[in-house]
Amino acid sequence: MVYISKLLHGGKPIRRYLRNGFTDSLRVYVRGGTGGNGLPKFGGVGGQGGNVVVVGKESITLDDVVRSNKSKRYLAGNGTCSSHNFILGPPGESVKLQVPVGVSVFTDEGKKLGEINKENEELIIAKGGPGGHPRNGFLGIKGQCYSVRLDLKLIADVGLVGFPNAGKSTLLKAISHAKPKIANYPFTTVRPNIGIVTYKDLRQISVADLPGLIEGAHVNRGMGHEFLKHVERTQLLLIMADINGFQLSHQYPHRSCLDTIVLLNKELELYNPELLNKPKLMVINKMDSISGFQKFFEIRDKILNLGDVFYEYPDEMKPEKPLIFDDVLAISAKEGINDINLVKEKIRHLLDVYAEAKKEKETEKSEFLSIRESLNEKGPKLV
Ligand SMILES: Nc1nc2c(ncn2[C@@H]2O[C@H](COP(=O)(O)OP(=O)(O)OP(=O)(O)O)[C@@H](O)[C@H]2O)c(=O)[nH]1
Ligand SMILES: [Mg+2]
Repeated sequence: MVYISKLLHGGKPIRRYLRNGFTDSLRVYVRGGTGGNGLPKFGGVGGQGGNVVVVGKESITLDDVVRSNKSKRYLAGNGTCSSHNFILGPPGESVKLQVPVGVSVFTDEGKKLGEINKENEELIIAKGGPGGHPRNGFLGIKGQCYSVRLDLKLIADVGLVGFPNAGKSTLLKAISHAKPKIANYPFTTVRPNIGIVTYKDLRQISVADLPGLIEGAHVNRGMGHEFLKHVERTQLLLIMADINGFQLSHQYPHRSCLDTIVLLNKELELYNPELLNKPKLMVINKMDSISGFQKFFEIRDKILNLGDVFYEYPDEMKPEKPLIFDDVLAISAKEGINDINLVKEKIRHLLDVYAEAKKEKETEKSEFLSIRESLNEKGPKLV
């Protein structure tokens, strides 16, 4: 079974949280062990306290972490005191906390302790205290203790980003077996949904549908930027806009389709400018609406040269750098069966093209390194 799922997902098993939904943040208490006391009479040194270590596991979710230890407390063992029998006290036992790959660990003050990106990767999050020795008066020292936040970022292939009501969940439902909630009001989706798109050759691609983003998300309007963390590790951004634009309510201005794209550009950039460098597919939805295509042809070229329209916007809406799309599609997620197939094929095509380009770049780099190595062996050192 594991072998089959490996084959389907380009050699990598699909992470369980991609299938089963997930908790994406969890607070736990961690405490490193106290060092054992030294033995002044013999100059004996106490054992070091054990550490609390997080270990990456592809096959688990944060819900599994909760289930495996409901108290959410992880206490490492204390070091043993130095004694006549053990002049060097044995160290305390370390505690290993298995977490899903993709977890970052933060203190309550927001300091990042590190992240886990690979299977079996380890990170010490609470160090045990040193044992007692002559320089600390032979008294063992307490280990680090605090609460930490385990923050999971999705590692889906594609991230769906757009204003609320654009039809992101409708598209996810159409291309995968996911059953997200769909409704004609903003913020229907309140937490990410994952769908797996399966192709005829059984290749599978994971797509994350995120809660809608509105202007001012960077100052926590709407659902805020909170969910954009989940697109940081996706390989492709699928940006979706409603051809009819968006209006949050009557108190707010109506934004045209082009406005929403410029505003998304601004919000993505404010969250993390590096997101702009990812491959991007622009999908304009609800083409079945009245004059849909006419509206689309009026803005198509502007979408492809987004930077050229920035001058029309006030400074607070203007992004620094324009989004450059790999392609722009006009679809009806609700009505267009052919459109859905087109989106599926385009996603696959872009992921393949970029994966190939990445591979070529890596090969070039390793060839360059091996040439440099052989030159270094023969002649004067190159740096
Ligand atoms: N006419 C038309 N309506 C659509 C289309 N796609 C989606 N809708 C409708 O638009 C509304 C919003 O769709 P959702 O899929 O919930 O939108 P969303 O982008 O997920 O919205 P949030 O979860 O709030 O961010 C629903 O009433 C859908 O039926 C389309 O292609 N044409
Ligand atoms: Mg939705």
